[in-house]
Amino acid sequence: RSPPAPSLPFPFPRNGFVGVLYGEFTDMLNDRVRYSVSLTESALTIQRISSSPGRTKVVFNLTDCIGCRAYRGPDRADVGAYFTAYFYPFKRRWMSAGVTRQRVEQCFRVALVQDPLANLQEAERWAHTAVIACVRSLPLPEPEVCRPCRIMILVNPQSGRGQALQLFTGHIQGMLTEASLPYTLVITERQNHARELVRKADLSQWDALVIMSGDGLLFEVINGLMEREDWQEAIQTPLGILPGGSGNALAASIHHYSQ
Ligand SMILES: Nc1ncnc2c1ncn2[C@@H]1O[C@H](COP(=O)(O)OP(=O)(O)OP(=O)(O)O)[C@@H](O)[C@H]1O
Repeated sequence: RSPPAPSLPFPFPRNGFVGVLYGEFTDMLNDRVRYSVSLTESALTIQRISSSPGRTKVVFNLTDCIGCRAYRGPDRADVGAYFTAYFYPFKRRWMSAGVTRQRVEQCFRVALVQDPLANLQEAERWAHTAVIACVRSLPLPEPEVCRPCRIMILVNPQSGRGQALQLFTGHIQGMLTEASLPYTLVITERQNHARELVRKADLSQWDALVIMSGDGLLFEVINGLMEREDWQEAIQTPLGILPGGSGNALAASIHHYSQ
């Protein structure tokens, strides 16, 4: 089971005013380092407030942002609250010509007043506005309202060198939490487990099925969907594949053609 549902304003309108926010916050670890932060409908711009000249401005594209959150720190005596945004922009790999998405976490301490609740509300205002702006910045059809996607994730623990589950907990789980995406994890127990499950599943419960495996488990899921009486509708269910097998031929092909 996934972590508790996020405290974000779901469902929220995709249309309507999002606005622009501007604020001055401090570094989460060092109160003497201050930043001016601005949020528009397409970017989060962070500028270090400093008397010395230099390249201190960073612009993050909201299409690279997977989630935001607001929270109080662990120290109850601390009146400040925190606003964190998680980005995965393309960056050059170390000692390599290629680029890859790499995780960047931006965290700010919000301590505008001495009232912890007011600071938390301000941090939440930033997190909520940023999430709405992120969703609206994606090239997706415009539904009336948007809610978190409900995902079933099927992992074959035997895939590849038997490391698919470790890959899931080490790489994917954290990203799902950052993106506040509720999911149900199914660890397949045997051959045809996924096929039978998908054949009988109530698909209205799921917005997407994600398979973390090699090609074999995806093949099973597609067969399960095609064996249903409502196969014409069932096969429209969005499918995702995360490479967890040995060959991962399909995942590699999709990745190649999506570049
Ligand atoms: N718990 C399990 N134990 C044994 N076999 C399983 C289990 N769960 C699923 N399977 C079967 O394992 C088969 C192979 O899995 P999968 O394709 O994911 O990995 P792979 O063969 O290592 O990867 P690739 O296809 O990339 O070479 C699937 O067809 C599925 O039927």
